[in-house]
Amino acid sequence: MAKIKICGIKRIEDINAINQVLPDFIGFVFAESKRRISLNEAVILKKLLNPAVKTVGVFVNESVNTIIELCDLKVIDLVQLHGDENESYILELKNSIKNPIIKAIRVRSRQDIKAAEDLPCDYLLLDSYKDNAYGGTGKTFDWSLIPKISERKKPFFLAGGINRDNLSFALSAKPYCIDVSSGVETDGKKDPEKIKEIVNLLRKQN
Ligand SMILES: O=C(O)c1ccccc1N[C@@H]1O[C@H](COP(=O)(O)O)[C@@H](O)[C@H]1O
Repeated sequence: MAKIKICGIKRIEDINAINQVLPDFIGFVFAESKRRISLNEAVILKKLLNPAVKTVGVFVNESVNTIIELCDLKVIDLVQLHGDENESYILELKNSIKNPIIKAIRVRSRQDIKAAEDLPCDYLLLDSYKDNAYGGTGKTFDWSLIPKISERKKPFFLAGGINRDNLSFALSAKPYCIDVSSGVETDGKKDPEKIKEIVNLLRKQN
């Protein structure tokens, strides 16, 4: 059964909506973004969150020491690297923390996925490519580029423009986890009804 992550959680209202439906993961964005939150905000939100929900810290080309600090403070359970982090960066981080590492790839070709499969991370995250944006674009990519289960070396999160209307198609790619951000927003803010709807839809279709 595919898991679900709701990314870009910023406000106490968002946490209240999350606690009602308990997705598997939520994402706190610590990168440059309209969804960025500070460490202090993340600490407050984490305290209010039902502990059944794991937190993922989303970073873009962040210093390894900052990520280690957030892991030590137990603000985040998993680390999502959404920038240009290379193999030696990931290895250095892996040797310093126990938290699982997700490496995001912005997919333009099958080769982009192949080239990432042997990176020393626990999961890949397949997202759309857009010039001048690392993530949170609300844009889908060509899901026919995703390798069949028998050809995969790692479980992957599927991201990029997923919403209630394309969820069923996204699930047919058999991801480990569906990752949603823009698709559960209205006027740039997380929408509690859309969060409830997509989590419930995923559970029905799985
Ligand atoms: O959400 C952001 O603003 C963001 C900024 C920088 C890097 C990653 C970001 N979010 C990640 O983008 C994908 C797809 O989001 P969407 O559903 O297309 O809006 C998701 O993995 C978020 O974690």
